[in-house]
Amino acid sequence: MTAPPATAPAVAPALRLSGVSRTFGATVALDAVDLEVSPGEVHCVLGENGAGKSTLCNIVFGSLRPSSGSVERDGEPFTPSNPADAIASGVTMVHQHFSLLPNLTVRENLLLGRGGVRLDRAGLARRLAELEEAYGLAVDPDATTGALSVGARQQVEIVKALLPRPDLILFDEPTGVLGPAEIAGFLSTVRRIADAGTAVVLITHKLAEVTQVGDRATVLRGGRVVGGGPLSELTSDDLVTLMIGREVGGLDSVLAASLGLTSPEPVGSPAATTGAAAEAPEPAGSPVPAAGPAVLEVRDLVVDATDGARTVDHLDLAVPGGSIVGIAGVEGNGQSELVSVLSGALTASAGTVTLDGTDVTAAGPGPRAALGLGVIPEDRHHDAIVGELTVAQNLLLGRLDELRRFGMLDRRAMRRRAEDLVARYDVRTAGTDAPISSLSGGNQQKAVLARELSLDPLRCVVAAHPTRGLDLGAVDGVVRRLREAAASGVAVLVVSSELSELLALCDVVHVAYRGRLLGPVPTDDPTARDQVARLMTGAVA
Ligand SMILES: Nc1ncnc2c1ncn2[C@@H]1O[C@H](COP(=O)(O)OP(=O)(O)OP(=O)(O)O)[C@@H](O)[C@H]1O
Repeated sequence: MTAPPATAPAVAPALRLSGVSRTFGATVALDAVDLEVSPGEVHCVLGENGAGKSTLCNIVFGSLRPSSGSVERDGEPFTPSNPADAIASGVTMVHQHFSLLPNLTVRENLLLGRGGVRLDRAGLARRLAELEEAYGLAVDPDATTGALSVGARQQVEIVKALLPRPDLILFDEPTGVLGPAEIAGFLSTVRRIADAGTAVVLITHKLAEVTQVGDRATVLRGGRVVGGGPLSELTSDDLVTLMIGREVGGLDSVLAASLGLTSPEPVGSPAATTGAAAEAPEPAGSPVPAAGPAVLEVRDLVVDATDGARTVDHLDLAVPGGSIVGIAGVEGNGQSELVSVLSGALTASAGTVTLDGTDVTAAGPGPRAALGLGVIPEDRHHDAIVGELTVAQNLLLGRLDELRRFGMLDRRAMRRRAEDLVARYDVRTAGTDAPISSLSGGNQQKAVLARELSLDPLRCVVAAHPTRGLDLGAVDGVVRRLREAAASGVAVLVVSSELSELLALCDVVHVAYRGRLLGPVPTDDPTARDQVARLMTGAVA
């Protein structure tokens, strides 16, 4: 599983797919796909939500079998019957969703390794030191995995995929959960992995990542290859046109930002997350935007983690009806905990949360939804859908009482309501009775958005990273709906690590810094980007 010698004659592709198709019932997920990836190449696979990207990776990783066609590795037929088989043959994968067990330590998770890896504690320590040296990937083996930030967990996933020294590694939307600084680090890791001779397949919706790190690209639409080639010969516009099937002129600024096509994000000071040196500064100015009365109000909120660390530190926030308020900041500055408290999933140590003047601090998610609070959590896969239930059940989760007649569930009304949401939010599914787990990752997210934004009444939306993992059309839909909600008087709070997106979407942007909110910065100020960037370092001049 090492790089071929430089003198080797024509090298067989590390991966070759010839005419690979895969159907699920009537759904054609992949349709006669041809694809080649060479050793040392970063091959980006692009396409809309549901285009077949994950299915392709799952076939190569042995989780799925092709319905027809063939897969070769190094010129030999490759038919892994399961992931352990694939790992033993030098193929590993970093999934769209975390595969680590949260209650175990990082070491336990890494030693669990499926197939291929057989390491004892000392061997693991040596290998971790090697990976840190080679790729700058540092993980704390004693940390409890569930207590790690999303970015740190992703780092462990990557380390886990590198442990068996693969010669082909598949990344299925690995940057969806990462902040800008972590994405930059990830891309340089990917380049180093490829430069060491490993073939890399990288799935991403972000064109900036493709142009930055990719050597070649293949674009899928509706399961078919619609184009691609060396990235030296393709522009971002070419790729967008291939992805959506028509030319697009003058992209909306939020769309451009979500594709990573605007100027680079300023990266906050690492000290902001490590809790080093200086005292946390006082929040600058009033945290209340000068708009209508607050629909959502947070006062003097404190959250202490179980290990005693103060993650939210006397935070105040007001979101007026009719406005879109953003929270930017380096991950780990309390924004995730704030969203969890607002959703009712996490109990605050002190402080109050009110919705239209009603104190909901002690209320669970159900009563909050009844008062009109829609929440799109950060980890939608774990916190917002129930994989065993159908699309309809997930779309109507918590609302089944409204659909009872004489105590019985009105199944016809349920189906009608679900079908209406599927159509309005463009959720691509074989039907509302299909298990939600059969939907592509992006379409599962669209279902969560559909449920939360269709609350009646809807008074406030709290959206954490609402465009993550979504394709161009879906981002457009989300942005439109958040704007429509605000225009109809709803208070919208958006937490995101995509500063360009926040600046384009929000009226004002706060910066989360050491458990507090700095700002707000009005986004119509021409220096807004610089002001936010400065606040991200904790400077409040
Ligand atoms: N286990 C399954 N059962 C039924 N249909 C499935 C299953 N897995 C995938 N599909 C369908 O196959 C198609 C391709 O899905 P896939 O997950 O490969 O898309 P994707 O390009 O990775 O999308 P995304 O960007 O949203 O992650 C979709 O229509 C999806 O609903």
